[in-house]
Amino acid sequence: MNAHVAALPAASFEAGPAVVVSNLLRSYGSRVVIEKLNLRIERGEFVALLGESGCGKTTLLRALASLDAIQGGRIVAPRRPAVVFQEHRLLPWDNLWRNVSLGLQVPDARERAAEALTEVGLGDRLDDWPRNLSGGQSQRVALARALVQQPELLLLDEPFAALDALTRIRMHELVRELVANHQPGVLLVTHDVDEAIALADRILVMRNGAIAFEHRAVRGGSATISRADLLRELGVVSHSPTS
Ligand SMILES: Nc1ncnc2c1ncn2[C@@H]1O[C@H](COP(=O)(O)OP(=O)(O)OP(=O)(O)O)[C@@H](O)[C@H]1O
Repeated sequence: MNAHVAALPAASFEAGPAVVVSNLLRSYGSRVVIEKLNLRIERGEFVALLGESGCGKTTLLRALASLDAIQGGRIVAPRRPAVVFQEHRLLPWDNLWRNVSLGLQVPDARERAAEALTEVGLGDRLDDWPRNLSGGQSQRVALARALVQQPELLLLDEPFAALDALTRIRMHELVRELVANHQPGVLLVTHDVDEAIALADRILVMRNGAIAFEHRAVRGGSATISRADLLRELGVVSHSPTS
């Protein structure tokens, strides 16, 4: 990895990798978007991915989710990752528990959906409909739908970007709790440096098709990089005395 690595001790994750990406190549026709990208995310590790608009963050996430083919390299994940997108993508004609259990081929699907919905604070809305939910509640259901699959890798593509500030903070608390309980590896694509600093064990910045910067925080604590330093990595010079 051509990364600039902060001189902090690496967090220790003992459960093994949630995904290992080697030498990834992803192009659209002749246009190369990702080249020679290497990445390993451990189970229980929370990784935030930042980078300028158009640098390839969603392209990487879609490749990890096997939503798109890759043109070179390898992606090795023990199980199929679960994905939460910016928009909830709930099916309007199915009630909440059916949305959450979609694709679960088990006899106790309703019970499992109920458990997941309870975890996200919606255990009393099993038979309700997506149209009756607020934006934040819809994203809670999307999280429940991801968790019910018991993923080892959870891919989050700007899942809180469309929420108001207060709801976003509540969602941060919820996600932190869910990740602590279930221990998936997480890759969070975000434009929000504060969100990355608040949530991630490791912050990556993508540039020129690969990971160009890496910062490791002490596990369980907040990242020790300043907002201004991170913004600088993103090519933004901040003049605010508080940042
Ligand atoms: N289906 C596609 N066909 C052709 N080019 C594409 C396609 N999807 C994405 N691209 C191009 O690939 C590049 C990376 O796009 P991507 O959506 O991954 O960026 P991003 O970092 O997620 O951007 P943003 O932060 O704005 O969401 C962009 O130049 C985009 O135009």
